[in-house]
Amino acid sequence: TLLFCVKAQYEFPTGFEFGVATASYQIEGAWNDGGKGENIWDRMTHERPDLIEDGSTGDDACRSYYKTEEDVRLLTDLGVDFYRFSISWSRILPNGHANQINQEGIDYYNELINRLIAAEITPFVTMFHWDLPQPLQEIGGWPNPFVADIFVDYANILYKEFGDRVTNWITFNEPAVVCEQGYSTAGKAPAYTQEGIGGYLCAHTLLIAHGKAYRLYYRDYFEEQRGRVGITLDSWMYMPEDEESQEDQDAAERAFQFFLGWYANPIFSEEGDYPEVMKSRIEAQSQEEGFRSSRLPSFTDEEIEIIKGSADFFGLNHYTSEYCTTVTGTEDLPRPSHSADIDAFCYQSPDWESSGSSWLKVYPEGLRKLLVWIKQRYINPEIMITENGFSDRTGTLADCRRVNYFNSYLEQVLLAIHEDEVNVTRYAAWSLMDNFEWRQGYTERFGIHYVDFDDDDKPRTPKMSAFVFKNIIQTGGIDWDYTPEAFPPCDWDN
Ligand SMILES: O=S(=O)(O)CCCN1CCN(CCO[C@@H]2O[C@H](CO)[C@@H](O)[C@H](O)[C@H]2O)CC1
Repeated sequence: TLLFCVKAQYEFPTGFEFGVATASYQIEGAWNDGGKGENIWDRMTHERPDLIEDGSTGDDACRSYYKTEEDVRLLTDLGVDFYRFSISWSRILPNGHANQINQEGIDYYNELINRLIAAEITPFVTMFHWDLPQPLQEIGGWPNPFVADIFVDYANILYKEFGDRVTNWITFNEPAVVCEQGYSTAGKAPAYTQEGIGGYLCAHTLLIAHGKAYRLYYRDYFEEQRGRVGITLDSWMYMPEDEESQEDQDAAERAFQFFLGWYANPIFSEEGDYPEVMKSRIEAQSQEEGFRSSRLPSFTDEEIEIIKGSADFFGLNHYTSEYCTTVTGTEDLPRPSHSADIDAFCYQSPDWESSGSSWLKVYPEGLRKLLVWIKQRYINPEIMITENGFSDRTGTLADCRRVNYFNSYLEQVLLAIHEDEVNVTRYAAWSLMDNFEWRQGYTERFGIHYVDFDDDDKPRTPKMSAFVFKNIIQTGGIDWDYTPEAFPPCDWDN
């Protein structure tokens, strides 16, 4: 008899949880309603529309501030276990400081949280997803070390107001993007270009803020609330261009340490502190550039201890990967700069499928490799994939390419769980709906629900990927033959 060896169809373990993710500035709108203060994205999009691809703002976005009932219904229809959303600091503390609490802001998030709990959906709350109150930027923003304690005061308010129902906290979303793109390369608000300096100062404050917010929770709230506090780091998979080349392996390792290790080493490694390669390279580069001391600030022993072990889970945002090799001479890299400090040339294979985003190429194996790297490098932390998704610019409802992306990346998660024994416990798709994609405005769509931004009511319509994601949640497995009703089957062979 002809034996059909069907590839073992792995399933997600019982208890594995699925969710979707959003962020306050990207979906809420109501930028100056309900007592909310101004934040750096309001300011930048109003003052520098030239920095946004379609000149748009998040003033209205998806109007989720007015649509909690409708949005929670979308979540219920999907059958998600959790919903990851972020709180707008400026909606809670309009001037950024805890001396003025905006009760309307508290009420809005209470309504959202209460609706989620009534729908048996676990709220996963990100405290900071890039929307820093403008008054705090006016005292320097994250490069100002005093902002750490101001953040801890904000975290304290959140624990106090919502901690009886919210037991899963994420302090920061993607600190590397906040700092490197916010204060060094102008990729994000407040769009400063202090290359090789601003990013490192931002990260230093942010890591201390994170560590202190974690310690505060365990000192004043854990006894009563029994929740967990983590952080979300974004990482690409960095691979040596030539597996056999020591030079390329070193280049990929430097990329990992300067992007992911920058934050993961202080928090998740045995030794804590910045990675050795960062400290030594930035010290040497700074000397060469004539600085009196290293551009990388150093932690005190006490700060190293506050930050080490300051996360109960490893939140991971992953979208894509790169090959790395050495830079042929760093003379053409800006000095000083994070990229010159890394001294690696990383690029994406032209063979990988493109998306609606210039930086997002499809390489599903990268996710499995990255999960294994994290497991081996850090103390096998519990990993929650807090974002993973695909963009297009067409807005098609029959989004087969997004379905392909989710199926392919989730297959890699199954392999990491079942074959590499990586401790992955959750997966959130980015995003519940099309939304304001930062400097790309509304030109890039990541949603599993389509949003018609030309309609004042911003109506949501489920795409094929919403139905496919619902099916994955219900069945606990990947089914390439599943075609939701009213959609034509996807042509997987071309
Ligand atoms: O300098 S530019 O702006 O010309 C191009 C840089 C583009 N960045 C690359 C890193 N990416 C990290 C993922 O960012 C995450 O993924 C989602 C999709 O991007 C975002 O919507 C989420 O808010 C964010 O958490 C954010 C976009």
